[in-house]
Amino acid sequence: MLEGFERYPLTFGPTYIEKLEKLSAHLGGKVELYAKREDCNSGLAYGGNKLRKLEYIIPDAIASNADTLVSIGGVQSNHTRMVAAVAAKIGMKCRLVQESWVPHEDAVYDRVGNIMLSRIMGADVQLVDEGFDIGIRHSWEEAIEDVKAKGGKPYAIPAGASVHKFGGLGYVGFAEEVRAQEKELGFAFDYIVVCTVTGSTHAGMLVGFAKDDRQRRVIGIDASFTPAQTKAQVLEIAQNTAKLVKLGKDLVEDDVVLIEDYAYPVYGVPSEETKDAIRLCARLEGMITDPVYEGKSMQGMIDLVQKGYFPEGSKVLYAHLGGAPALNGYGYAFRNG
Ligand SMILES: Cc1ncc(COP(=O)(O)O)c(CNC2(C(=O)O)CC2)c1O
Repeated sequence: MLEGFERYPLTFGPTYIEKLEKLSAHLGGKVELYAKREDCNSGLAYGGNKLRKLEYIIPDAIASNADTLVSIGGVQSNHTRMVAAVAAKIGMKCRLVQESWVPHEDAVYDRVGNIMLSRIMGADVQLVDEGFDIGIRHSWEEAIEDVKAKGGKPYAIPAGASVHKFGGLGYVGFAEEVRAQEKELGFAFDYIVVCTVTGSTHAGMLVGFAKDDRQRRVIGIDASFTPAQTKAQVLEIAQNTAKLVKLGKDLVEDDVVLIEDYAYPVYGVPSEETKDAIRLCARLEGMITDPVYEGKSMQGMIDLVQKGYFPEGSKVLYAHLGGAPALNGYGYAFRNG
């Protein structure tokens, strides 16, 4: 599906799929849970889903003769940390806008985890006191102009690399990769569970799995707490990406399965149930999920299994998209373990 699109290698190759034996058994053993470890996909600054997206964006950045990658996220954004790592790796400068997307308890929230890593990697990190929104931000547009005003050649990467023209391609490739791995495994997954916020991970999977009519088996767990905006953005990215790869099928709103029940209390703040899911997964599988994203998709998957959402005998593939470094900004939430 991605013939003709240039990829700049930033990852180790196909990510490992492992059976979550103990978690599956703990939840009754009627549904087989697996994890595809996108969190272990690269040597670049702890890896994660954005690197798979950036592999299809960086060739355009290099071709544009840019010298500075400019992007945006919350203070503990995984996306901006990965942009900083890629800029360092390819020899470009990096300007990051980090907005106040999350009400937080830890006094060190803006000095640890992802933002610390971005600073260590040499990014020009600019804190902006603006609230959460997955859309195009004025602060980001201003940063792009500021890089130009200072003689730089900026390359604009929006939040999560999602509404970028090539933002969905990486996860089309994810679906192709899963199909190849299914051949080796000797079975097909019945469902894929993914955390959805700015939307191009989910959207890319949607397009990729639409090739074998499995788009509605991609179960998005909203972590934005702005589900209507997120769902619309997933659909728009999916429709644009489908045209780009010449899918030959129309994607409609019903193709975007987005479950809104686990994003509470607000983006970036874990509920008690999210924290319980993080602990359960860590204590049964040694697999670390984060309080902003994967903890909520893990909470959702666990709850959906317990509610019988997945028919008995289903094979469910959990996409672990990364995010662990942000845990360092949530020490207070786990002060008692
Ligand atoms: C670990 C992890 N898991 C899932 C997601 C959601 O991916 P999408 O934004 O493609 O929907 C993010 C995103 N993170 C954003 C960030 O700024 O880090 C784009 C919001 C993520 O980092």
